[in-house]
Amino acid sequence: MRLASVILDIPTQSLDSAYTYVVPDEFVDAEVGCAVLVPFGNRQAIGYIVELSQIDEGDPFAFSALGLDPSKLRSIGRVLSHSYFDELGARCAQYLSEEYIAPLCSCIRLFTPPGGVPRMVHTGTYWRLEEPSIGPVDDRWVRLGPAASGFAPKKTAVKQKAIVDALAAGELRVAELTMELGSISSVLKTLSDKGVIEIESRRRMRGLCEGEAGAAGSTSFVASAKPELTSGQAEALKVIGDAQRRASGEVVLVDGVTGSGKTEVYLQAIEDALARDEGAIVLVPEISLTPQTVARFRGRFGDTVAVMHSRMSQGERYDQWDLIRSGAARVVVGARSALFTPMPRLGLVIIDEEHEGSYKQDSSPRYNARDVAAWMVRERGATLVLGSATPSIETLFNCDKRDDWHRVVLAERANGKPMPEVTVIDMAREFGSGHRSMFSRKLTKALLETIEAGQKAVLMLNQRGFASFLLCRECGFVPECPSCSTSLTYHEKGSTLVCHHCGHREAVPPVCPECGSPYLKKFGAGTQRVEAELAGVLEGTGAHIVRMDADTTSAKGAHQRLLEEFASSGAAVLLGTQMIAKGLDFDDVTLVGVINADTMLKLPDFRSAERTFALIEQVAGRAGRAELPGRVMVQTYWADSCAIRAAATYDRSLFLRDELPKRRLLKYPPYVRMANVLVWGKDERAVEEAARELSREIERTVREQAGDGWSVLPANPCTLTRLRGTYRWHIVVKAPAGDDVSAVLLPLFRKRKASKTVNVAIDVDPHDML
Ligand SMILES: Nc1ncnc2c1ncn2[C@@H]1O[C@H](COP(=O)(O)OP(=O)(O)OP(=O)(O)O)[C@@H](O)[C@H]1O
Ligand SMILES: [Zn+2]
Ligand SMILES: [Zn+2]
Repeated sequence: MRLASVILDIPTQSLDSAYTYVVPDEFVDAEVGCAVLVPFGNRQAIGYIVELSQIDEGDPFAFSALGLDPSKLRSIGRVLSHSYFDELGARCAQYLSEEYIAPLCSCIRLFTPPGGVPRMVHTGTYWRLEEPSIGPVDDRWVRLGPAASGFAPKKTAVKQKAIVDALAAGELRVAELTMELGSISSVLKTLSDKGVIEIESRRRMRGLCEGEAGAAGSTSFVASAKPELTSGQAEALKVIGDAQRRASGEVVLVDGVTGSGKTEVYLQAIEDALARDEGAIVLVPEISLTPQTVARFRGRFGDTVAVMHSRMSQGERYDQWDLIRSGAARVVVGARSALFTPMPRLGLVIIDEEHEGSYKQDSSPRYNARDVAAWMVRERGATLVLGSATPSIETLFNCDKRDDWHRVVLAERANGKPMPEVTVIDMAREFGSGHRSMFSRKLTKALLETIEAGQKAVLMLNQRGFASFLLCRECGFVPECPSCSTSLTYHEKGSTLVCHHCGHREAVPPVCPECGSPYLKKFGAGTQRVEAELAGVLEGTGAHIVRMDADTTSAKGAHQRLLEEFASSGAAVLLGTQMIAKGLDFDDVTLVGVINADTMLKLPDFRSAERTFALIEQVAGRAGRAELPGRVMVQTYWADSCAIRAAATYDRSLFLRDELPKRRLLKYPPYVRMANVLVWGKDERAVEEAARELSREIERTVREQAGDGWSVLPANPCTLTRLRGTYRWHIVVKAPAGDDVSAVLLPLFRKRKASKTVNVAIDVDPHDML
């Protein structure tokens, strides 16, 4: 008798283990990864098979050995789909659920086709099975048949003649003909019965943008030539090739400055994988998944490239998913979730800009694609390539400490051009000398020179709008927590400063405690205000300003359009938030300005300095990529801060020498692992009480279950205390770097009863602590 372990598609933590069902003999097509309909209690539920086993019915102990009571075993009612994932996919879902303490069914869903799965829907009185609304779509195509040559339509048969004439030039879709000629179904039938035409149904790949159409879609790509590799690139390929041959799940970091040709390394590594009949998954940050990026991959691999990102419709994503599963697409270029597509014989995973926060999902399951990819390649004997000009400290740390992580350095740009020179502008000094504009004199001068020369400038406004802090405009002082070394958040209400890590509170000082200046101001300006001031600075120059922020890029395709607008205008300034730091590759950008390098630096988050360093390096990398030399200007109130000095001199080791001892001392990653437990709800009191209670529970569990070196910080309000009408508290847990955080905390969260008023979520290895 066949038994199946089934994970139910019901999001309750108490249902977080697999249930065993009998697979009736007639269900020969039941496989791991299939959706099935099963009886559950007094209803029907959908589940996914994660394991199949045989049991010998003749053996009286067989069932009890598995802890099963044969009289209570129920059978699968129906197999609803083909297999969506293999055994390893099933294991990966299990791993995700344990590692990130997330409901199993939410992890399983990562592996199912976008929109293409059956669901149970409650009608109000009973549960009804809904088959997928998204699935493959066919187009009907018509072409001339064998009887076409001798065919002469009657004079009155106008439509018959029109159809035959139209097809003389080649086959057409029925939909196109119908658009031209109106209703033609009966005419088509007549013609096809006579053998004058032939009709065929063919799978249609739903509309991606021009140049983005998938495998079997359009073939409008330009083949790109392979350049001669730089020595760094060749070395990187060799290290990747060696890892691929060993097939033991190793990781290679391509640590290459901006413009060093990392993408070319990826392309050639993929080529090697394809030659061995292995598939490749390439993850890029959502924001850099532009038609240009896709075109670079299509240019080399043509139709075998599938694309996956969240701006595509479900139908489009379904089609791409299906192409991958069928083996027609052997390369996927996609955002985070593309990691879970069913690529047969996966040999290579590439994660570009591996330091990017967007690889961490901010809803359950809160996985980090980089860490999951490392797990996945180990299990599959594949290779993971990470690329960045500013690798995360965790990744650098792993390369340093582990034998199966390798690092290859590309120290120079592929075209041999120097990195642009970076000038740091001390805004406190500017202010002190009476210049009150948010554009320093140097930056203003450089902007005007750039425009006059008919070239382009990129200005970045560092913006994390919500968290505000106090800043002394004369000396740059920002009040910090005495015990956490993160900046204190300013609360208008009560005029207080609060540490959102430990709860430390103090009153807003009347004057700057450092220099006595009364100019202690709340910090932060929006892009619109900067745009207005910029327009004043550029008045009369005729320079075109393109603003790119969350507001101007919300519409579909807006991001792309704005970039094209910038590219096509001559002298122009692109003003934008962090989103412009990545992937821009315009030859005539000769000036990059960072208007405020600081907002990020002073966020109450231990990664602030790391992010600031990375952001300046990345944005500096946008200048002088081609013939014209570039320059970079960084405005800051903390010209002395290590992150900024190090970024300005492209000196990562200087930054790390300053940052790592702090991380070690204050117990932050990579020296410890963290978990952030979020508690939120509409009722402020209930949230606070629940958070305090939970923190006691966690403390007890940690004391009883965990080894040495764990700590649980007291429950505290989050930096974003109120979000969308809810109150938010959190509890920070720290554990020694090698410890299994989830193993200790998992049981506690699994047995927690859901509450109507207060929500609880846990974020293991959090990226954002706000
Ligand atoms: N070996 C090579 N010889 C000449 N040009 C090259 C070579 N490799 C790459 N290039 C070119 O150098 C430019 C930068 O390459 P690429 O975009 O791959 O760099 P990158 O390291 O990914 O940069 P970034 O981190 O800034 O995105 C591209 O125009 C690319 O075509
Ligand atoms: Zn001051
Ligand atoms: Zn503190």
